[in-house]
Amino acid sequence: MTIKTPGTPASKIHTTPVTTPGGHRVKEEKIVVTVRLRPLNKREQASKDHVAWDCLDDYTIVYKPLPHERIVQPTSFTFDKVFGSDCLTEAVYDDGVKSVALSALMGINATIFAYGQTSSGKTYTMRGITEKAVNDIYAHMMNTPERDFRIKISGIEIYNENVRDLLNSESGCNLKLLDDPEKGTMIDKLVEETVINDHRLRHLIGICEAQRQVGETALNDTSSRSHQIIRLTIESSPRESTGCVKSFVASLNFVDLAGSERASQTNAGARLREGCHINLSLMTLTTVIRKLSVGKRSGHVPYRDSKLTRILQHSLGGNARTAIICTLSPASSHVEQTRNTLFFASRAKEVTNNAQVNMVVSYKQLVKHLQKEVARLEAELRTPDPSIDKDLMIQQMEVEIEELRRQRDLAQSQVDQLRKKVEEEQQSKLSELNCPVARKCLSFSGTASPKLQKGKDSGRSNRAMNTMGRQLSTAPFMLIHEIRKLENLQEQLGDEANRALEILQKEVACHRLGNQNASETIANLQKEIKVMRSVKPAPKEVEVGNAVAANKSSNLKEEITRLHSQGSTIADLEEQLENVQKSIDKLIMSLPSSNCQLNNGEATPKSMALSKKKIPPLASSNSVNEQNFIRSPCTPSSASKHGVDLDIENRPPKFDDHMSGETQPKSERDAPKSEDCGEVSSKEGTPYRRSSSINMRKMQQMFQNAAEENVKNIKAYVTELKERVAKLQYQKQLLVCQVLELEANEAAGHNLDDNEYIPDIQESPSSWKVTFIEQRQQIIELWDLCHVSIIHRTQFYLLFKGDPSDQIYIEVELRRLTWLQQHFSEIGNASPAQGGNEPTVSLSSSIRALKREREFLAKRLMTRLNADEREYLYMKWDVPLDSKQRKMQFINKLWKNPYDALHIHESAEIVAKLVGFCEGGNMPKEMFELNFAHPSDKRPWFIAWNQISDLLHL
Ligand SMILES: Nc1ncnc2c1ncn2[C@@H]1O[C@H](COP(=O)(O)OP(=O)(O)OP(=O)(O)O)[C@@H](O)[C@H]1O
Repeated sequence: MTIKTPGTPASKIHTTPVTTPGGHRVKEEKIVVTVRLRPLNKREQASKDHVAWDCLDDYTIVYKPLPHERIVQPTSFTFDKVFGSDCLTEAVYDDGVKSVALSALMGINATIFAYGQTSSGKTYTMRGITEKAVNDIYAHMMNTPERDFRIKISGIEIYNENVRDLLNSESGCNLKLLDDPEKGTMIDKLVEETVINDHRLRHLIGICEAQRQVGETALNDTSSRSHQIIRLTIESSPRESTGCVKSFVASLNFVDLAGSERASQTNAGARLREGCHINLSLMTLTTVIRKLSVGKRSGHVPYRDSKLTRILQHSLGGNARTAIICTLSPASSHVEQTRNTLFFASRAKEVTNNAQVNMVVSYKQLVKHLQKEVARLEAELRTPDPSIDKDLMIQQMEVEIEELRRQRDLAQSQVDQLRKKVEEEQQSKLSELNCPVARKCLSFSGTASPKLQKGKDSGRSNRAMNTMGRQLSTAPFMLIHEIRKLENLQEQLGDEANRALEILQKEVACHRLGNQNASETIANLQKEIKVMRSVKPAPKEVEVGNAVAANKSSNLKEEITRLHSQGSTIADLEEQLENVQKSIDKLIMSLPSSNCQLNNGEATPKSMALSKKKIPPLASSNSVNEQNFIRSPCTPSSASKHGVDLDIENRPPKFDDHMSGETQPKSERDAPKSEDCGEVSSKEGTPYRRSSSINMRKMQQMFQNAAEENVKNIKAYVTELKERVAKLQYQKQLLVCQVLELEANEAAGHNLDDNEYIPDIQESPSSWKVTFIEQRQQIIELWDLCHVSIIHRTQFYLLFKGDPSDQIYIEVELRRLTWLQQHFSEIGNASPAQGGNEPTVSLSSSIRALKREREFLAKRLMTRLNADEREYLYMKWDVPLDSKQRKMQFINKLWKNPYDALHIHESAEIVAKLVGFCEGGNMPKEMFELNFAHPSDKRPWFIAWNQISDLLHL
């Protein structure tokens, strides 16, 4: 990250890394400010004006006073770049704003402003800049065939504080501004047209310019009397084959402001009125810039005082890279205006933005990806393999069918028994409590839960069933396949972690760099890893698609029961990795700094013994994977070992106490002779000797550095493993959703065994919207009833806003909550039995978790909001400013009234800000599953999910 200091030459701007695709990082960066001086125009020449400003060098502009003129004002100004009157727009683009404009291609919002008095050349400059940026954008798209780009354009004009759509003159001339928690300020009914090529884009930009309000002023015959914003939204995603689900989305604004002249310089009448409005919004812009230039904590920033600053809020101190081109008239008659522009520019230099890569790795995309995978597998299943003997296959299938029949009959009789039992229980409970009995919705019986059964005829349930049917017509074998994939991943993680640990142990054991504690730590680590590896291996034959198809529904129960019998393996794995990481931290602490075993450069007996083993320094393994994170300072050849095949990788290390130099790989035998390691004798059977204490010291230092480095690398590696385990955990949850849906289908009597196809009844967009609003309200009410994490509520609320593809998530959330509510009413308010093996979730445990979460959020109030913001919120939410525990009082008011939409919306916005979903007011759609890690690491929602899946016997 580079923070540019005021006046950083623009040449340096290019060296700033534009973005880091693959990482969601916030970059602090000052606004890039450049200045452009135009030549004297005809009017100025005619009135014999003289040039009052001179460009001293590429970064400095100076005032040229008249002879005998007394100057009290500053005469010299420095900027990122200064362009003289002979500079072409091309240079202004290339050296001034290009890097900012092209950030949008990498998912970083970008804005380019032109600011200056009337007739100073704003429109002239912005036209050229926009044209060149469009050229570069399309060139980039052509040169990046591995990504799919989508460009949308909208044109906005702010004229007399009214917002108008330049691409849709019918939408009226005073569009409303709306606050969207995700995207910031939105313009109601603004047309956003997707462009198919650069010609179309240029055409639409032309329309915007033609639509703009232009009038004649005293200084400019065709003066732009409004602010114009041309906004390109650029989305890009990897093409199909990469299997990656990350997309970027960013907006690029080209802003041509109205002139910053004084009212007296414009004509009277309409022009004067325009001037007042223009000045009002530019004054707010100046105030915002002034406030931001003294630091973001300088109190309230009046973005909302004008439509211009409201619309461009992100570009001013928020999530965007911003460049301002200040255009100047060189004429002496405009010295005062020019100086004002330069003061504005100097202020703007001090404003810091926090641009970040807006990466979309969404739940939806992931699901789509999985669905595609399923479709592919399905297709594979349908295409018979000609190499398999058909008769043999038929025979096998007949045997399997017979077996399936047997299992079905057995299952049927169990189901009947179970149903009978449940009905009896229901009867007795009903008579006892006189209240509806909630059944766990994931028993494997054939009956629907009472609530579901009751609502079966209603429109909502039908829709839910249809949706589920659509999603799950292939569910059983798909689930088995997914379970297998999870298990394999889990096993792989265990293996890799184990290998990492082995190396770590060797490092310490071989070089005696660890002390007693370190070896104990290592021993513990290994124990933990062994536990991690004790995952029951998946029967390999299930990988074969046909067999899966044949066994599908009967085996699913077994699979799920087995998955359950592994219990919380993934959660365990995660916890184990947590322990491993803690141990490694401990180990790093225990790494010797001065207590190296080879004291004072003298070889101790231990070190001599070590040398006798002829183990090449720190090259403790010949594993390909291990070499990715283990570096040896003395074996330069290690890098070339990456080509070693996997066979070799899995072999145990060959060195032992009696290993002769002959049996060692040549590169390793030679390694100690390398210059860096000092001269060491390699006579066979003779311990290595130090030839000079200086060399030995050097070597010790090197060993120690490398060992530390290696341990740190392993730590990083374990961190990565943890991330992968988190993803695995997510996939398990996804599976839980799918099982829930499958259950619902079974309960509703959909016979998936017969591959019954449920017609794809697509709701019309408007009816889906109505359903969405209804269902979301139900969800909000259920959240409240079940005391669900407000962080989860916020995230869900902000992510799923009624897009047709949100349907499945809404259904699943509703179903999950319905179950939770039933479960709570079933177990009542009683605390779950402690000490038993059954993990349970109760109303009281949820309330406790929510309380903890509110306490956590109250603490966040101090770090996420400044004093002014807190005060503002306390006042707004009726929390006395001098009351005790006002933070907690305030937090306790959030998400309290499920029936008040505004309250819900504002609560979500505040929680989002506190947990950092919306830096700078913009919440990029991120991977939902990666976000539900609770910031305080308590993860109530996550835990609730685990508990639910455990309760459901998954
Ligand atoms: N760098 C330049 N080189 C040559 N001519 C220029 C330059 N900049 C501006 N001009 C000319 O000056 C005139 C005024 O420029 P322009 O309309 O871009 O000013 P403006 O700042 O947008 O004014 P307004 O705020 O009134 O819209 C135009 O005729 C334009 O061609």
